[in-house]
Amino acid sequence: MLSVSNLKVCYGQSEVISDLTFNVPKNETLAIMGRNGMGKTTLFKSLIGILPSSEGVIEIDGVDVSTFESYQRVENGIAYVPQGRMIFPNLTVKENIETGMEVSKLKEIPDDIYALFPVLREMRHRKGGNLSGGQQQQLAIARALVTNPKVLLLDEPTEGIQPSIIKDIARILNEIKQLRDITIIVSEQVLSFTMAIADRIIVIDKGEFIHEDMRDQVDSDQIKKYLSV
Ligand SMILES: Nc1ncnc2c1ncn2[C@@H]1O[C@H](COP(=O)(O)OP(=O)(O)OP(=O)(O)O)[C@@H](O)[C@H]1O
Repeated sequence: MLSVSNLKVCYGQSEVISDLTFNVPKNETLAIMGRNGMGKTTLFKSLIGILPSSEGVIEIDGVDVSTFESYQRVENGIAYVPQGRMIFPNLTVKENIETGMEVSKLKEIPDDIYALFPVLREMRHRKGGNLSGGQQQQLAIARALVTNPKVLLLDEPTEGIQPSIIKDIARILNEIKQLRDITIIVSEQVLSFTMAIADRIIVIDKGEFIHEDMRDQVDSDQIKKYLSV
């Protein structure tokens, strides 16, 4: 579903991702884990097209989107839940979700969105900025989902969120996977969360993938070591 070959991403002269190649099939949840500054956000921003890549090919469902603007990539089926959520604090919950709907041409927020996130229905007339961190995270996921993505990217969705709500986010992501034909890619530092959702875990270090495990064979001690060095 998502295929990335020889991706290179730089900030000026500084090369953060040098030559990354990976595939994520349909219906897989992939977790990309790494410490701060290892390139997770840079990778996600380049996939969604906020950051230009210097080299490489990004394909969504066989379509080469490497030269596309972000909105065209979204139209082609990739959606992004950014780190820090970045919801619109002065828009209501409903209006926040509606900002994602232009792409999918939906007229009304579908019931399945409110079924996944009942709290968003309750709070639909509240300003996004008045929601808790966990509720804002749900809102950011809902806003991404109404674009009907084939590939959903979530950058550190547990950051700043309390443990009980982290469990809710894991449950919701697993439900989304059950309900839709979707590929989910999440960047994370919390292993217990990725163990609850991921089929495959990859460790990124200085822009390179240095370790990979299927969930059934995860070497948690090794991964914890990579995350704590
Ligand atoms: N705008 C920028 N200009 C220059 N260098 C940057 C910029 N943004 C990030 N970097 C550098 O790129 C590298 C990767 O950063 P990135 O934010 O992608 O890491 P990360 O794994 O997402 O970490 P975090 O969890 O802290 O967001 C770091 O060395 C960082 O200093």
